[in-house]
Amino acid sequence: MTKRTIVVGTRQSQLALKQTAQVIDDLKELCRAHGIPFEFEIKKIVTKGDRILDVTLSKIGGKGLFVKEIEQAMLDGEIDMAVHSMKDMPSVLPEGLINGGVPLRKDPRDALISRSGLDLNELPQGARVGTSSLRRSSQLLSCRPDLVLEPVRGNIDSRLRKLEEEGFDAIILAAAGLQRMGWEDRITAYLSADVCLPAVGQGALGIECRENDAELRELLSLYNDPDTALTVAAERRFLAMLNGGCQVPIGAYATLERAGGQAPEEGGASGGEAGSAHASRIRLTGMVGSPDGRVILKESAVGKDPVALGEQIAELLLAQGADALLKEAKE
Ligand SMILES: NCc1[nH]cc(CCC(=O)O)c1CC(=O)O
Repeated sequence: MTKRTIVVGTRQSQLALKQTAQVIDDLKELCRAHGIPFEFEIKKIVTKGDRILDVTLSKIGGKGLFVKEIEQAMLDGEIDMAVHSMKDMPSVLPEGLINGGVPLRKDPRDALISRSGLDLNELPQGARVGTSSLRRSSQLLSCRPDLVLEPVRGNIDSRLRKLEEEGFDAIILAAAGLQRMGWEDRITAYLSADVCLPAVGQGALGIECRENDAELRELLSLYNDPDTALTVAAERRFLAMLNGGCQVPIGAYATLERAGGQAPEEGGASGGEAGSAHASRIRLTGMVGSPDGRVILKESAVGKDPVALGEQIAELLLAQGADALLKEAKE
């Protein structure tokens, strides 16, 4: 490979900067180990989503607002790659860009940050909980219908501030974001996937680059974690099947189940398939709910092909009434 400076575009939020710095550290390490002569440089980009955080994002174009400017800069050659939270990555990338690698997933769970250190089931009757996520409020209301859910926007640092300033009893944030910031000591309880199924891709990162950047893609493929890529692919196929761009509580979480508990290498490797995914089956759980938490549809199944499995769970839920929930949300 040629000596080259890889320009990494990033949003200016503390979490984006932290994630980008961590990925660059990992990539530098890989470059050293494989004798790849790349250097890295960070370029900060202000996105529309960062400028108008106080507006309901769904009304003005959704999560895509955080990535559009970054993608344009990549297409224009101003930057070479960008690190995204998988859960903020659109299901269809613009022509010419691809997800070049998905590093090892971190904690996928949601976390409760309560002012008094109480767990979810200990919060007082009618406690005020801050979250703008329909998925979180639907599932919380399903087990605690008395809670009062109120929107709280902004980056995780400003949401933590609002816990005090706006007098919430608790807020909910992704554990991964807090852990990446080194703020896991703020977490008072972890919500298991049974209580609150995570957002599609939560805890995972994706690295966007130009499709024709063969050198960089070679490095990113070394960084890719095949197990994470496989499970996240199942979750994302599920979401793509259900998501007509509408606002509905949707969650999904996939894990790998090792066949017979064997180490992947012992699973009768025929040399065809990549990595440890060979002997594994994927378990995918998906949910669709009503915003008030009165309806929670949930299905789980096991399969080998992430795309087929994502479609299977989506179809099971659609047959149970998810189509009506999706339609209501559009009206
Ligand atoms: N919705 C914003 C967002 N996008 C990614 C994370 C961090 C967690 C992750 O990387 O999955 C967060 C914060 C949160 O939901 O608490």
